[in-house]
Amino acid sequence: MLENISSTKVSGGWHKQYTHQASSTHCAMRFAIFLPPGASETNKVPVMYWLSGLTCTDENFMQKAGAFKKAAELGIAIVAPDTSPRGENVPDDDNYDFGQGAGFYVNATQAPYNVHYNMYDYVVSELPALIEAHFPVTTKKAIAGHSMGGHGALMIALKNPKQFVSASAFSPIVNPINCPWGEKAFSNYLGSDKASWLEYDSCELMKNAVTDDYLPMRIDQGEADNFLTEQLKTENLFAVVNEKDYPAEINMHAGYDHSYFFISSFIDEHLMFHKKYL
Ligand SMILES: CC(=O)Oc1ccc2c(C)cc(=O)oc2c1
Repeated sequence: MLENISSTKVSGGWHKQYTHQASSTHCAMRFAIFLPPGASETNKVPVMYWLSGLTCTDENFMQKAGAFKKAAELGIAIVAPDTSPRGENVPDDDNYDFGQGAGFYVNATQAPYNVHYNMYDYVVSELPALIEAHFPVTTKKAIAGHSMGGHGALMIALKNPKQFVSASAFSPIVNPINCPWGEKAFSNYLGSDKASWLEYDSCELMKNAVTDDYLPMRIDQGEADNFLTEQLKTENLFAVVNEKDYPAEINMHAGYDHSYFFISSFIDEHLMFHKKYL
């Protein structure tokens, strides 16, 4: 059962927030949807799913990215889920890079996280089914995200290449099995057997991708991003893209950092990129 908690007109369309009881995460989940002008049961529109980064909710992208004007013009709906399960009964951590706000878009296998931290199933299956049942959207889907959400977007597209037409990311964590944020999250959510981490690592997934499953990707990365060297490791994905001749465009930008100032500078290009395939 969907509960509407806000409806705001913007760029001729509507920004709305909802909560619902999710079966994959066993808790109430909140998401936001932007419906462009003219979206209706007789004029269904495609969707770009947006996955946010550490500490974010459904609100950061919608309030800071400046995406509505272009999405309205192109006739694209945007769906932004929360970044983790939340609630008093949901295990948490004192640090910003783990627990609530840091679900890493995996299905946890380790107690106590395995009850609620099933963001992979939520984003891949439960949320799209809900969106397609309740809103005037087609089944055509693109996926995009930032940082931890960029990892989520690329990883989910690589694992589900027939479900998404295209994928894009700002400042993604491309090789979580080889960086401190990923190692902390994966060891707690997935356990100490590193073989189980491989299925959620974009570099590893791309290494094993077959050409029939290639899908168009765009990645934008700021060169003044403080997290680039230690956490994001864009060069590791660049090497796999070259080795596999994968259709991923990687754009490096002088002077830009990890913030939503960077995202808002290039979000129109990402929407236009996805529009070609939607
Ligand atoms: C709203 C905002 O600035 O979001 C934000 C800030 C920092 C980070 C970091 C450091 C990592 C990440 O995955 O997401 C993220 C999002």
